[in-house]
Amino acid sequence: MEEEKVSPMAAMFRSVPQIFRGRQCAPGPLSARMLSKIADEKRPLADKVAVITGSTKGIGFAIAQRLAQNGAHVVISSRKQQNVDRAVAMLKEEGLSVTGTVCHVGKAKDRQHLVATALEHSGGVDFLVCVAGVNPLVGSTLGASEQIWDKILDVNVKSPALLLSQLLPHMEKRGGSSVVLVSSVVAYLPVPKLGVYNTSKAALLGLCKSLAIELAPKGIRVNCLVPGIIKTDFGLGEKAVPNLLPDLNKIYGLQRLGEPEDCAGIVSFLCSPDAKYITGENIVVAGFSPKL
Ligand SMILES: NC(=O)C1=CN([C@@H]2O[C@H](COP(=O)(O)OP(=O)(O)OC[C@H]3O[C@@H](n4cnc5c(N)ncnc54)[C@H](OP(=O)(O)O)[C@@H]3O)[C@@H](O)[C@H]2O)C=CC1
Ligand SMILES: O=C1Nc2ccccc2C1=O
Repeated sequence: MEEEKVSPMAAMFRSVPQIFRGRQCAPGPLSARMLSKIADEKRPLADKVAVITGSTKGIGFAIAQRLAQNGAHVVISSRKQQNVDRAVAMLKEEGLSVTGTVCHVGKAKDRQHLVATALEHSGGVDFLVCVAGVNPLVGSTLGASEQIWDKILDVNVKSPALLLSQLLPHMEKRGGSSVVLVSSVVAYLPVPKLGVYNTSKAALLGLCKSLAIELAPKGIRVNCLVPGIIKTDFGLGEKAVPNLLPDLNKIYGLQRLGEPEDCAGIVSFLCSPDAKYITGENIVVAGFSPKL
């Protein structure tokens, strides 16, 4: 039998999955422009750069992984070099584009270093996702020392604003920039003995709204992820809410705890062009709704 002769363009067309072929108006090979449009749709964050704090494990790592899978170059960070090295290696093993650096978000020098690293390696920044958060106290709100108040508010509330103020001139230049803060359902349903943490997470809802109106004229969107109980070291740790609360998800919700990956898609969406008319929103990912 004679061997079928196939032009390079036809071969390329055959390699495009059926689902995409249906998009053509008329039969025939896909143009290079159409192929690149399809690639863009599959990788909506292509050519973008994302800086993500607290991203070497848990929710932050899942977000970094998803943003990178969707085409972004990600700059991951956390306090410990060994955690940064491990997370960078895991993402590189997947063939993803990643840089890592140490950044304790409560330290001004570390924040400066994170900004410098991102600019040096990536030439600019499009997205900032502020995941790092701490809760060093289970106990009375009014019994909390000033040191505890300072630590929780510094890391959870002040650091996203201070980091963003340093990145702002660079994000402004890019167009289509997006910021995502990370609060908690405890902002809506305060948990006993976590008063200072509850307060810090409620403050983030307000920070999101204030930054959204301040930055809207510059074309920068600001939204906030509000997770429920997510299976991470922090979420299931001894200072976590499941130990302190009846399981709200069992009573009201989808009958399971969340996985870090449950938080990733919404952040990728909020950074993507599909969300270009969404700003100032606090979006709950909890398997139930804590709001009226
Ligand atoms: N898990 C849950 O159920 C919920 C979590 N949240 C919020 O989600 C966020 C992430 O939590 P989760 O993924 O569960 O936590 P994990 O403990 O799984 O991960 C925390 C990450 O943050 C880093 N980190 C901790 N402190 C700092 C800091 N000061 N500066 C920079 N990086 C830091 C850690 O690395 P390293 O140790 O190297 O610094 C690690 O990479 C927090 O803001 C938390 O409040 C909100 C609601 C529910
Ligand atoms: O750290 C947290 N652990 C949690 C568990 C359940 C709901 C919220 C949270 C937190 O914010």
